[in-house]
Amino acid sequence: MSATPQTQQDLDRIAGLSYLNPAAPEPWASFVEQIERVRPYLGSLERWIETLKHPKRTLIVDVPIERDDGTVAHYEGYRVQHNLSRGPGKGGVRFHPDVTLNEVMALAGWMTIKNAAVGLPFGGAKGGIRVDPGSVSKGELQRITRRYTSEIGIIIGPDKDIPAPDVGTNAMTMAVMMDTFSMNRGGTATGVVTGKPIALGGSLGRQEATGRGVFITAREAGRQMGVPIEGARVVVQGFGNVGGIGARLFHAAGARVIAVADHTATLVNEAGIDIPAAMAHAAENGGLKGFAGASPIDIEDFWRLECEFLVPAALEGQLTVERAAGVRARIVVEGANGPTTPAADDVLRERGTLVVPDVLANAGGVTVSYFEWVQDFSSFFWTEDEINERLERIMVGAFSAIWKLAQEKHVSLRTAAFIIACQRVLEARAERGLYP
Ligand SMILES: NC(=O)C1=CN([C@@H]2O[C@H](COP(=O)(O)OP(=O)(O)OC[C@H]3O[C@@H](n4cnc5c(N)ncnc54)[C@H](O)[C@@H]3O)[C@@H](O)[C@H]2O)C=CC1
Ligand SMILES: O=C(O)CCC(=O)C(=O)O
Repeated sequence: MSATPQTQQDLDRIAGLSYLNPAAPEPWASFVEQIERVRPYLGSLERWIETLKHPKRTLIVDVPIERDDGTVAHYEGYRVQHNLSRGPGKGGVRFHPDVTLNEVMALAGWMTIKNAAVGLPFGGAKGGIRVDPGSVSKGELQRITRRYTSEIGIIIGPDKDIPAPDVGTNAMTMAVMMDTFSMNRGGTATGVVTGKPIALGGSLGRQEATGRGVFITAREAGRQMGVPIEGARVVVQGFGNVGGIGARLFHAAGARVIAVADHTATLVNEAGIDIPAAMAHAAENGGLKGFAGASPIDIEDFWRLECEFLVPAALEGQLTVERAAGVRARIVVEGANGPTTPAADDVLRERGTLVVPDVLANAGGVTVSYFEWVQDFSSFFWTEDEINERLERIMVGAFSAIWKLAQEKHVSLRTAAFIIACQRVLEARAERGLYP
């Protein structure tokens, strides 16, 4: 039997071993720092702030599959339910070779804040598998997805935790997850995941929703700053679901997308890139590499391009202090989760660059996921116009509340969004009380 820790030294040693170690690496450390920044604004709710630094439930699963060549491979998977105070967990599933528990914890935390900031009745969750989906066959990927779903099946469900697509996953992944969960349960459960194909209870507008939300919040920020979309120069990092569709909407609204980047290429064309052509090229070739309508540019020069809107829509930690110091954008609109470190946030603020934070800018996806979940429960489906109108209303309303608070308190939009969200989450937490 192990002894009860007695000394500060014991306690420090144990804290150092914990996955909540305050010296934990990025991006969880960034999330914790963002939470700390709202402490002075929480009043009596401050008593509960530690809740947000302790994910409620953290599941690590082994995902073994038989590969096509008959060998057995093991992948590490995660599902983290960061907070469930306001409703079931909600958040995507990432398939990427760099996925770690630390990353999934941070992504789950940002989901808690995002869902509360825009007023959705969900807690925050996220999942992932450390796998490069491009390195396995279609059959292997399906076996990985099925085994992962079965392993996390003990904690997900339409009223418990509802996954959705994120980096490296899509509607097909969700179809396989829905089918596996339903088979294990012995009854079709469309509401267990969102972002599904339409034929399986998916929602019109979900695929476009995150990019659409990025565009709406950029437009609103532009209105406040006197920067119209029409004629604006736009730079977009990440050319997948969020960056690609976001770029297309900017392009369609008369903006000039002058640079785009993905994991295969970083390209510039000051005259404006033909975004539909670039998207067609990326779809056909697995990336932007080889697209003839723009020229390669060094990634560090990419961040320094003069523009009105800079949209990081790839991965976390891209806008570092060093890069932020060279940014020449009027407005940064975070399509990705966690693209700007807290220290880089400060640099951008000092330089007068407005940052529309991820927990607001990319909330369009989870908002339409909420619509999908509601439609699945009622088995009554809405038109695309109804969905886009409701999305517009929620995004504009959330932007305006966050903008107003930021002006009142003289804080960044990120801190204002976190204040609103933390108040909602911690008020729910306090109302629920402690058990026993
Ligand atoms: N799909 C969704 O509905 C939502 C996604 N997000 C966030 O948006 C970001 C992008 O997600 P998706 O577009 O869904 O993923 P995706 O898998 O569709 O696309 C990811 C894109 O990022 C690019 N990329 C990856 N590593 C890169 C690197 N080192 N440098 C430049 N580009 C790189 C890829 O080439 C690809 O174009 C992630 O941070 C995700 O968490 C946020 C809200 C919702
Ligand atoms: O649609 C959802 O449920 C979650 C999307 C997501 O993972 C995100 O907003 O980061």
